[in-house]
Amino acid sequence: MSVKVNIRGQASAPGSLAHVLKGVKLKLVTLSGKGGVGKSLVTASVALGFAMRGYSVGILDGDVYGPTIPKMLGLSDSTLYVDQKTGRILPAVGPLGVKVVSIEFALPSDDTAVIWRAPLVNQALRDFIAQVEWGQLDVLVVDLPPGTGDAPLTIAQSLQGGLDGSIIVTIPTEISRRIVVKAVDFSRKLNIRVAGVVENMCCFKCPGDGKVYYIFGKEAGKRIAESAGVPFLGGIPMDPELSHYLDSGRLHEFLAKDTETSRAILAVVDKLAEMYKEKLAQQEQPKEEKPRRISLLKLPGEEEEE
Ligand SMILES: Nc1ncnc2c1ncn2[C@@H]1O[C@H](COP(=O)(O)OP(=O)(O)OP(=O)(O)O)[C@@H](O)[C@H]1O
Repeated sequence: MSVKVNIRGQASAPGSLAHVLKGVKLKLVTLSGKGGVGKSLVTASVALGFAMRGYSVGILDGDVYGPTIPKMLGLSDSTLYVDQKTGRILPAVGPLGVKVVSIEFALPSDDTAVIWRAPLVNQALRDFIAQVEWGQLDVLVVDLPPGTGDAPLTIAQSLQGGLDGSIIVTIPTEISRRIVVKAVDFSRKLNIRVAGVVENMCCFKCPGDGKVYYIFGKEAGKRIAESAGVPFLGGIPMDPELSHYLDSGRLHEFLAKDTETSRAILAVVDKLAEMYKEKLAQQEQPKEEKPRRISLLKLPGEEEEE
């Protein structure tokens, strides 16, 4: 049995985050030095790509100020529920069985703006993440708010120690070079290994003549990654068809089609799978100890023991 959950109404459960994520073999985070470069697209695509390869996958949409993952996965109308027996939040389940937790599920409408200051975000996210029942997962992909400021920092710190790699998303402009260097620095300061750079909108495939145009120059993303001293994971074309599938919440259907763009996206996933093959091959962790029961009628700190 389960009841609907409201994030802000959750009792605080300061259980260790590392413990909650114990059943997850590979924890990746996507970041971008600036907004609107396609970070959420990469998060959702990497998650779906791993799921297409047969892995069990979850997404934590930590982009509290602009959660877009549910829309891309056709989950805009989903809600989170709490398992009444365990008191834990159950993720929504999207295409290919991908488990999704997003702050959007707890907002009253799609157009509600989240105006939270960093300490509140930090507290809410910690409480939230600590109470999610992810179960055993091969891969968890965390989407951070854009930039390298307070918001992504507080969220990344909440997960610190538990993240295995960062995927830095950029567009291939000259200005982005410096932004990528900042994102690499951000990742290293948090002791998160940089898995590599994904160059979104590397080129434009014209639907009219089918030709590929390198608007910002060929291999710009690769050069950006090289100058930052990190691996290059691949480039994703700017593709109007992809945009159409994203807007209608059918990214999984787009990835299942054999197109240049879907192949480019899945090539990024395959590089990550190769990079982290040992982690992915790990044996499943033993089941977690019994969770505490949290009564929704109790105040924080008044939890009942099982
Ligand atoms: N390669 C692409 N081809 C076509 N459309 C794209 C592509 N990449 C991103 N888009 C579109 O651009 C918009 C922004 O993408 P997305 O939400 O992934 O960016 P973001 O970096 O996560 O943004 P924010 O920083 O605001 O969270 C979306 O509407 C998406 O559909």
